[in-house]
Amino acid sequence: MTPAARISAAIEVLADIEARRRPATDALKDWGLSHRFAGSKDRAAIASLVYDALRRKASAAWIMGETTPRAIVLGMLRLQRGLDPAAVAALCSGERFAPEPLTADESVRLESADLGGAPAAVAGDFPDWIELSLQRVFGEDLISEMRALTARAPLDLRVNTLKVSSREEAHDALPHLGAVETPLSPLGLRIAPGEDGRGPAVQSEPEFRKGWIEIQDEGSQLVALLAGVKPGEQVVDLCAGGGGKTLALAAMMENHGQIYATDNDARRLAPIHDRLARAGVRNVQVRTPRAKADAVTDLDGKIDCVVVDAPCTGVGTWRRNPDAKWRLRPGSLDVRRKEQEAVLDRAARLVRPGGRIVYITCSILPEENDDALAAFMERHDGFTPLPLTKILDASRLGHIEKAVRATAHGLQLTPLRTGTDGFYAAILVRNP
Ligand SMILES: C[S@@+](CC[C@H](N)C(=O)[O-])C[C@H]1O[C@@H](n2cnc3c(N)ncnc32)[C@H](O)[C@@H]1O
Repeated sequence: MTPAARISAAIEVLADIEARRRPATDALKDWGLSHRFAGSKDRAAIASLVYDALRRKASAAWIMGETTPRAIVLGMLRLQRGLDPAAVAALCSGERFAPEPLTADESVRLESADLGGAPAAVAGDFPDWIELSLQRVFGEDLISEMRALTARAPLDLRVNTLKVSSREEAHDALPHLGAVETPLSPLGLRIAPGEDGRGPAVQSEPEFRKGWIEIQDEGSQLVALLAGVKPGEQVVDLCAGGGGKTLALAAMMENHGQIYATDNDARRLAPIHDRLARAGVRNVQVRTPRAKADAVTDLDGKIDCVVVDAPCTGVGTWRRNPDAKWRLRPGSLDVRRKEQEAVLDRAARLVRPGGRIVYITCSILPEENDDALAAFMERHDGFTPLPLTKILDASRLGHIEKAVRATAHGLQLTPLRTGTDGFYAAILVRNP
């Protein structure tokens, strides 16, 4: 397919997403099935155009003065891909499979690409109902922070120190990936996003299959390190899901002590078994819930560190999942907040006096972060947030202090400040 034909296809897919209010993945899959002549490179390029259009949906529509799929794609080519108006015009030749030629108004609008006077939610490309919440966290950095969340994310890897002695060893074994060391996590390697949005097939690498590396955003690596777990400790990973954090915690504990990994959704927990085996982890007991029964009641009051990687809206991962931002609704935030309350209350019963709860989300919304902890401390006496410097000292991450955003009870990582997904972490110590 020609580049122009791919743009026509992206406009078509975007129209389908809008008309049928369906996830981008479904619309892209259907498009592929009904256009079997398109090769994998074409499909990847079209997906990349669609996701870039979703990243800049509000600002692209604003500069073009219209909300049609065509306007959004044209505006995106200008704002996100940096094409000048002549380059966009060349793609829109109106020839076979190419989009119709630009109108005079479209040419003028692409020329000025003017976001002056745009509301914050347009300039920063986010749903307007979360503006006040974001304003509370970011203040005058609101638009720059949110714009950083519209960029494409790199592919980050965590080097598994249970299998390799150093990050260098893994790096040197995989020179063809072109990875560089991540600046903040001592365990991270980073592969820049590809032109067409596709990364290398890391999971096919022999080193991946041997457990030397895991795919994990640098922010996720950092919040796991912030938990500060040590060999010999008793740890519960209460929302273990597929085990991303569990694997990182086990490596920090050098396979000594015990991690109990559980989740209230047995299906989400299922892949953890293969991942633990591949990573050479020996100190994790997986507690799969039976018929919704709590699988860790015997551990109440005994645990040094309860890790709560809480269910959340995932707003901090919009770089990877731009489709999600336009589907976020107040109702889903309310549901997540109730779940957060439930997991925090459960964690409170597990932790021993003097132990700690590590609370993590991949969100930047204060309702799910500081507010959730403030409400928890209202409900439970005897928990104190650990000051930022102590959190960082305990995890030997003092070097990230200037980069992170300190919040009332914890810290916030963001694409703008730390070059990572938007993670929040805080530690509540149970008074002895
Ligand atoms: C952010 S995801 C966990 C990701 C995982 N820790 C990782 O690093 O791969 C949140 C998880 O919380 C689980 N969850 C939601 N409510 C829960 C509850 N009340 N108790 C335990 N887990 C819960 C969800 O099933 C989901 O797997």
